Amino acid sequence: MAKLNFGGTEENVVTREEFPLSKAQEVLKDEVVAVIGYGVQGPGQALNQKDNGINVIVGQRKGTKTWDKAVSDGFVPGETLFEIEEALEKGTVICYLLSDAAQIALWPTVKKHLTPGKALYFSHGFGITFNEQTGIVPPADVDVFLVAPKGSGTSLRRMFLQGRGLNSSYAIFQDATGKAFERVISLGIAVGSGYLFETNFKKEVYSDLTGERGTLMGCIQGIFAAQYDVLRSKGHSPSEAFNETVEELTQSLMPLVAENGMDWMYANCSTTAQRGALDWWKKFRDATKPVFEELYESVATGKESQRSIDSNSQPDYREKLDAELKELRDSELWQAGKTVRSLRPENQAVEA
Ligand SMILES: NC(=O)C1=CN([C@@H]2O[C@H](COP(=O)(O)OP(=O)(O)OC[C@H]3O[C@@H](n4cnc5c(N)ncnc54)[C@H](O)[C@@H]3O)[C@@H](O)[C@H]2O)C=CC1
Ligand SMILES: CC(=O)[C@](C)(O)C(=O)O
Ligand SMILES: [Mg+2]
Ligand SMILES: [Mg+2]
Repeated sequence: MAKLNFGGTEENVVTREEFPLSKAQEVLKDEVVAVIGYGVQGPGQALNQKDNGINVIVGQRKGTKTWDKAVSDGFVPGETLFEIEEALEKGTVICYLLSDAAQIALWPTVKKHLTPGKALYFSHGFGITFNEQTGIVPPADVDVFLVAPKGSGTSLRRMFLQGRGLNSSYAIFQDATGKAFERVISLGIAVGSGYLFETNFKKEVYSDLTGERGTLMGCIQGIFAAQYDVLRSKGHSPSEAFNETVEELTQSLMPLVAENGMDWMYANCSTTAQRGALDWWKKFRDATKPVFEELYESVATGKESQRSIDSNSQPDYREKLDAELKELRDSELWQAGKTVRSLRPENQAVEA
């Protein structure tokens, strides 16, 4: 394991160089990896493992759309695709990739099949950390660990196909076999991680819930909406407001941040922009920090996990989420965005 300096703090990371795929294949050669659930992470992780030569099967409910998706992705019913319970029985590593809320309902069934020496794998610290809410308490004689890809399962698969790798965190909650470390790292490499950094279940879930509610998803939509509304209220057109709020960010500036950091992006903008951004960023930090404090508190007290469980355990949770997503999609901001996207040269029909 390499120790790397992250801005002055040393942390453990495992890279593909020190733990190559061939080593992961060797460690996992006698394992049957059962991916339970085929939503967003399920396909990404199962397909990457399959392409990496791991013995992977999928457990999914027959007669669902996702069963059909697994078939069209190349999983063969009766060979590599099974009803959930059959997959649980066959698997020596159980990748528990149902939605966090659904994991609660299926837990008694999963537990039944966790015979000594098997491994229970999560991609989130949710179920274990909030076990008073989820009831997920694994038996003592199985390994329990997580590999949490830091991004959508869709990106995990796309980046794998491009020969790249999304980074993941990993954590060991329980090492019953003495082999939890080599098992979890092998799985992390096999699912297509670019590299793995160490955490624990609690830190993974606290940071993940904060990040997705915060800058990654909740906050970013909030600040987009705020700036867009102000520009519109001052008489700017939708296309101007959208371009100046979203399009320029995703198309031009964020790729520069991704490539080489914030100062590099700033340095590639005008000195006028640099002067203004350097003057204003601290004001935005100070304005939002109390909201982030409130958010972290809401995560740490279990309020966020309880809300997620309560709402996503309703029979019509999908329809309700879809209705709220539709509201976003139908907003002027994102409707303007749709037209802006259609105008990107790469989205224009190629002229004869
Ligand atoms: N969506 C993502 O890209 C990421 C997800 N994660 C974590 O990975 C895990 C899986 O998440 P997703 O892939 O988003 O899940 P998901 O919401 O896509 O659901 C996964 C599967 O659960 C099935 N399912 C739902 N309710 C069920 C029930 N009552 N009985 C049986 N099956 C049921 C669905 O049919 C689907 O196949 C979670 O722990 C999540 O926090 C971690 C990183 C990113
Ligand atoms: C994509 C990811 O890592 C998230 C945002 O945490 C999630 O989907 O739960
Ligand atoms: Mg995440
Ligand atoms: Mg998450």
